[in-house]
Amino acid sequence: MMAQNEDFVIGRHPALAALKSKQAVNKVFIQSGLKADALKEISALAKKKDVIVNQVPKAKLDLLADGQNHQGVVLAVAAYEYANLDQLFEQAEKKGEDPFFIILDGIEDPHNLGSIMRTADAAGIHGIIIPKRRAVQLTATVAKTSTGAIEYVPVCRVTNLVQTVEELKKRGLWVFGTDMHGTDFRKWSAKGPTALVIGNEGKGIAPLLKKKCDEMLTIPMVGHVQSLNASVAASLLIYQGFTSRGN
Ligand SMILES: C[S@@+](CC[C@H](N)C(=O)[O-])C[C@H]1O[C@@H](n2cnc3c(N)ncnc32)[C@H](O)[C@@H]1O
Repeated sequence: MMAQNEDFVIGRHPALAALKSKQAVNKVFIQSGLKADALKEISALAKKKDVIVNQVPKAKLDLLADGQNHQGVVLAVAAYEYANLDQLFEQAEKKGEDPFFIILDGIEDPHNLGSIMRTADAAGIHGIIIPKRRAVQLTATVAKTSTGAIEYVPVCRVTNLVQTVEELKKRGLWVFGTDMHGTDFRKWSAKGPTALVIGNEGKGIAPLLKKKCDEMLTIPMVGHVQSLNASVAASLLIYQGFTSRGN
């Protein structure tokens, strides 16, 4: 995976160049109400590449551009390249292991994603799957929090997590969800091809995705708070998986 230095591409020419290149673009922000051929071309290119285009007020662009002349457009670009699903499977194959993937259903905090990547690397997870929308992508803050793990844990981003889970199940994986009403995670064995789903910081796992899970797991809690931080829960669960695989 190749590191890039910036999180934002600012201005019309750089935006066009980035969209025409192989660079992974997370989102396009275009100033609402501004009409220009270059902006139309940027929008069309983005849509062709299945990149989300957001019309935003000028004030938002001013903020993103941090004083630079944005000419009505800023791209949020990935700090790192994304993998595809097959590359995640290859990662497991290379090690001669059954796949063990983490699916993140809408993690929004870059520190949580970075921290989950750090644990995932430590426990030999073969890849992380994130959705393209309503979730933090691979940004510089994620990279920093991952303390280098971003270089080693492939991240695949998909349009529809439910469909991806269906595909994973067809390819032989057992999919385990996590919430407050499941089996005690200490009884969980992650032997065999496995995917573990961690939910959004506020909403947890979306109901439709939950329905697709083969089993739900719970970390018992006896205190007063309702749940653990997503990355803390992920760490405990990943390590139960790690241990149950004979490590
Ligand atoms: C902050 S919690 C979300 C809480 C949300 N209100 C709910 O009811 O699911 C974020 C994610 O961390 C994981 N998590 C947190 N505490 C957990 C626990 N005690 N057992 C299992 N998973 C937990 C789950 O994946 C959850 O979706």
